[in-house]
Amino acid sequence: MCGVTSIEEALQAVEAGVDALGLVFYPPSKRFVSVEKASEIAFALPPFITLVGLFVDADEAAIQTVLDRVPLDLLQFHGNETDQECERWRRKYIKALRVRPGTSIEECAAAYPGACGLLLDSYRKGVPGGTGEAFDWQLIPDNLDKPIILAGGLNPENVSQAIEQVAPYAVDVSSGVESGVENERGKDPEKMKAFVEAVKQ
Ligand SMILES: O=C(O)c1ccccc1N[C@@H]1O[C@H](COP(=O)(O)O)[C@@H](O)[C@H]1O
Repeated sequence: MCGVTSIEEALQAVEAGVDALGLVFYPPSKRFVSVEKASEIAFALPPFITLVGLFVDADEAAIQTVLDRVPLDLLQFHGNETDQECERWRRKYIKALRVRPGTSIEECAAAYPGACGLLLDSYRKGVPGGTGEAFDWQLIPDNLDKPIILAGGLNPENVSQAIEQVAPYAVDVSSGVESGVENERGKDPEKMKAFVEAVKQ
């Protein structure tokens, strides 16, 4: 579950049964967390919850500051970073590939030999992610040699069908477990529970 912005949301997600939590270090996102807030959230978590840090074409100094202060288990690169740029941190990383008709997922995947998994998300021009939009899952080839994390527009209603159709290693959600309007939008405990239940079923 990606984009928690407070200890309260993080613990509600843990209570719902997530395996991993994502912190967004992309300043334009409404889910952006400061290094201080991220550190507070990280140290409030119980053991065995994988903590993921999401970056979008971040500069090296910004990534280094986060790594110095926040105990991340996994890095998620969601921009145009190269494999070399993702690998330089000597941490396990997953690479987001944004899919649209005509995308060769195999070719994009081949450019990231160092990734421990590939996160497949929807493409929307000018927006790197967190769009709440699904893509055509039929575009996903069944011969990819890395674990696939399916993302993009998942919610408690469609995630069962997504799992049945794609059989991914994991699913990732942000918008689909939120409620509220504009500035007051945030993670909804009931939607988080419904999502995890649907996944487990
Ligand atoms: O969540 C964000 O704000 C975000 C910002 C920039 C890049 C990625 C972001 N989130 C990731 O986007 C996908 C899909 O999210 P959604 O469920 O469709 O809202 C997911 O991997 C998030 O981790």
